[in-house]
Order: sequence, then C-alpha cells, then structure tokens
Amino acid sequence: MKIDPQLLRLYAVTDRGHLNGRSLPDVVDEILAGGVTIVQLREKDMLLEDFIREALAVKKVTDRWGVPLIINDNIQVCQAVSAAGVHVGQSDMEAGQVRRLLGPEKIIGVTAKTVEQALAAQAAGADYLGCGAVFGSATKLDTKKMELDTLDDICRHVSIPVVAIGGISFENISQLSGRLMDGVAAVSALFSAGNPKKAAQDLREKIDSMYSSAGSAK
Ligand SMILES: Cc1ncc(COP(=O)(O)OP(=O)(O)O)c(N)n1
Ligand SMILES: Cc1ncsc1CCOP(=O)(O)O
Repeated sequence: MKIDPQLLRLYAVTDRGHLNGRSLPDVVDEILAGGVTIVQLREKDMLLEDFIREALAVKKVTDRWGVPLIINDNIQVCQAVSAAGVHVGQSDMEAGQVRRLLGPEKIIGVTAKTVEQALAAQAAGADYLGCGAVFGSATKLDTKKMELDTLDDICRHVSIPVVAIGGISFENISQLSGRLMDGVAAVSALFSAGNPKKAAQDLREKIDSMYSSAGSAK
C-alpha cells in the first residue's frame, strides 16, 4: 500500500470561501499545528497561473510540516508544483488515465459513492478513496448524502484506505466511532473556525480516541 492509512486520519480540504480575510497559507499553517495529517488544495474557479501560485504558497507550508499536499482535480497544477498527488471525482478524469499521466509514484485519491465505483477506482490504481457526504454538506451542495452502512460496505470491499467526508464536525464526529473508514476529511469544521488550530486539535483528539478504542479499520 502506497499511502499509510494513518496519513488520512485528519484530512483538510481547503476552501477560500471560509477565510474571512485570513490568508490560506496562514490558516493551513494553523491547522497543521493542530494536527491535520494531509491537505488537499481545492479550487473550483481559478485561472491556472493563480492556482499554481497558490499551490506553491500552500506547499511551502505543507513541506515545512512534512505533510503531503494533494491537488483537487488538476494534474497540471500537481505536476507544476511537485505536489504529492491528485484527488479526482466520478465526473473528472478517470483514475486509470490519471495514473497513466502521473506515473506510479504520485498519490491518487478518488471519490466513490458505491461499492462498484470503489472497486473500479482501486483497480484503476487509486491509492485511497473519499466517500460521502456522510452528514450532507453545506460546502458542496451538489453532493448526495451517503448512508454510514454504505461507507462501511465500501471499506469492507477494498484494501486501499478510505476517508469519510461531508458535514463532519466536532459535534457529530463521534457518530463515526466504530465505522470502518481510516480517517475523516473536513472543510468548514477547519476553515470556518475562529481558531483553526484549536479546531484541528479538538477534532484530532476525538479521532485519536476513536481509533485507540476501535483499533485499526482494516
Ligand atoms: C477526500 C475527498 N473526498 C471526496 C472529495 C470530493 O471530490 P469530487 O467528487 O471530485 O468533488 P469536488 O471536490 O471536485 O467538488 C474530495 N474533494 N476530497
Ligand atoms: C468536497 C466534498 N465532497 C463531498 S462533501 C464535500 C465538502 C465537505 O465540506 P464540509 O466538511 O464543509 O461539509
């Protein structure tokens, strides 16, 4: 397995919409100080050169913490900044094609909403899966809620690690206790927090206690 499942424990997905005047690299620095284990730069509406400039600034921070930076959807940006990998969804470039373009070393994450999609992504060379939205999401409105039993079903069918995403907060994260995913991904719980470092610390504490009582997911 290319990616240590523990790297996915607390997966931060960025959203500049939540920054309230703060700079993205600064907030990323704070959440990394709080215990985030991997960062995905997610930009839906940015010119390539701006995306690359931002990715370089964020990568400076993630490199300082020794944490991988994943780029949402954009292979060109991943290659331009030597990011650790790319995350793609079901309506983005197909995972096998991403693997052919990026080669064997880069991390490829794929969104899977069904066991069939999960198995296809794994067969195509995905290194981890993102599954949700487990609690819905106000950040991504074009996503459907995923039942927690579907999340577990996907985890049982694949050997690559799985991260749950969608509406996960300090208040509801305990509902994931005993579920089979390897980690949780969050946007608003980290990026809209008044104190992002504390938000990450609090989530990380809950996650660590979930895994110390439940043991490893697989
Ligand atoms: C870790 C993780 N899981 C799922 C997603 C969703 O990806 P996708 O389906 O491509 O949707 P967008 O993020 O592109 O809106 C993700 N980004 N990260
Ligand atoms: C990118 C993505 N994919 C499924 S839900 C989601 C957004 C999660 O954001 P939040 O943690 O704020 O609900």
